Amino acid sequence: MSAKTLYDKLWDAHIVRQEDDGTALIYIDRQLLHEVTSPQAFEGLRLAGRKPWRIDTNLATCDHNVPTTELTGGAESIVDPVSRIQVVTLGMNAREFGITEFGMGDIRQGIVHVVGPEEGATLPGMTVVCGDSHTATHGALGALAHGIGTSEVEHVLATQCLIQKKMKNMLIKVDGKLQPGVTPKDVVLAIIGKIGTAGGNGHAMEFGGQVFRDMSVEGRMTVCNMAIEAGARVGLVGVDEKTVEYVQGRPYAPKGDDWDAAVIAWMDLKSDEDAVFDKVVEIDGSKIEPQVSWGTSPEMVLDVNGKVPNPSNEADPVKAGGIERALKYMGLEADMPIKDIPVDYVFIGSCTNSRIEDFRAAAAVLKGRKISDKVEQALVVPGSGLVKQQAEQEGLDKIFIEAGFEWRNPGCSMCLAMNADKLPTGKHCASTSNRNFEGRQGAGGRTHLVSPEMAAAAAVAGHFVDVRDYL
Ligand SMILES: CC(C)[C@H](C(=O)O)[C@@H](O)C(=O)O
Ligand code: SF4
Repeated sequence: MSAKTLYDKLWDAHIVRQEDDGTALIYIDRQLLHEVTSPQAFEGLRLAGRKPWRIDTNLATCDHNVPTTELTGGAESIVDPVSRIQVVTLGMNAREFGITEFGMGDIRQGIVHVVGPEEGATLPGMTVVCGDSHTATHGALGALAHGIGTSEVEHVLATQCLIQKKMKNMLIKVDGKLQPGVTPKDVVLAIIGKIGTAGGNGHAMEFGGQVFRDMSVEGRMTVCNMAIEAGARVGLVGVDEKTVEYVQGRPYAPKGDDWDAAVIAWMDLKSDEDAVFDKVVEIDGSKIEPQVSWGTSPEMVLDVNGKVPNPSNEADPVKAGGIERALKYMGLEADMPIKDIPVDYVFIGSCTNSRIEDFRAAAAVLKGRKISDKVEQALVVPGSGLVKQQAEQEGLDKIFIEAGFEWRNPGCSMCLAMNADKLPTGKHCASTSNRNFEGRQGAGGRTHLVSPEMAAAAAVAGHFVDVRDYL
């Protein structure tokens, strides 16, 4: 038997049928649903008179359109009509088709990519899909997980299968030991800075090496979450004891004898020693510095102690033009130190960085400190009601509030401007989210992607700083 990568193993285990041209039908174990990409899928089922093939493999939660401030009247009282219709419709569809939904007010409600692993709904070895590009997150558990389009959401609902072509195998190997203050977010930003947003195109991207072995499962989620920003639809980390420990006891995880059998099967979910990858990128983890994105693409990222690029130093005219445009949109001068960029807004949240470890890390920086007068608004938005509850039990909410942050309810919030939380035109935001495209957090808003620790330190200083000076 020839050596296999983790991706090969997951793929082979789910093939229902494969055509000679490589087109394959693969079986889907879990579909996660949210309000933005599911309405037409349910409508399609309804029009065709179909029912979901295996109802209990689906799990729904609302996240993109939910308000993050207290709302007593539930979904029906959401002010924005589009958001209201989306959230209300998800609830109606879930009820009609018998699918479990964590609606507003349910403690389990939250960002779909936080909720799936938290509930044990995402398990090692599964195929996981969702009408959302950041489904790559779930690969942190050794699951084959990727985003799909709305017509595919309908297809999976109806048939439990998906038509796919196999991707190539890519390995990102980061060895060494991270410096204190350097986080999983910095690792993934540094990877994207190196390979670019097209670096992983057409590949399933496995993260291997000492850095990921040492990393917590939540940290691995942060990394896999941004595989899509590196061009790969799939991010993966092999299963180890940490994965098993993370999953154990979660509501949807197997129990009793099933658990024991599952653990034995899961321990094989790693790439074989001699597995061959189509592409390998090696990075020295000990050299990674805290990162800040300066431009309008996640690959426009630099060490915090760096200087904003100068288009005149770029030989390639296309790249120089790109830098120039980004500088203009971001309101930055060429060659200015990253640390001189002002911070007007701070957003700690999103499916990249809204888990309990993220909040503990940010709170550790903020404890006993206050945010700068220059910061107009600072938000902390938990990834789920359960994260919120846990953080409150640990007293983290008080640390944030005392520092001057607003402590919100779970949702996608200011990660993207699909709800009431928006970044105003021209304002710079230190954001723990994953995308810094033009207008992403609000029309004309200027996003800088950072780790939770770096966001917290920037909030205190009123401009970007090296978090290592704040530890
Ligand atoms: C709205 C949704 C389809 C979208 C995605 O696919 O990722 C969103 O979650 C995002 O982060 O841009
Ligand atoms: S938090 Fe942001 S990136 Fe994640 S699913 Fe929501 S909108 Fe997409």
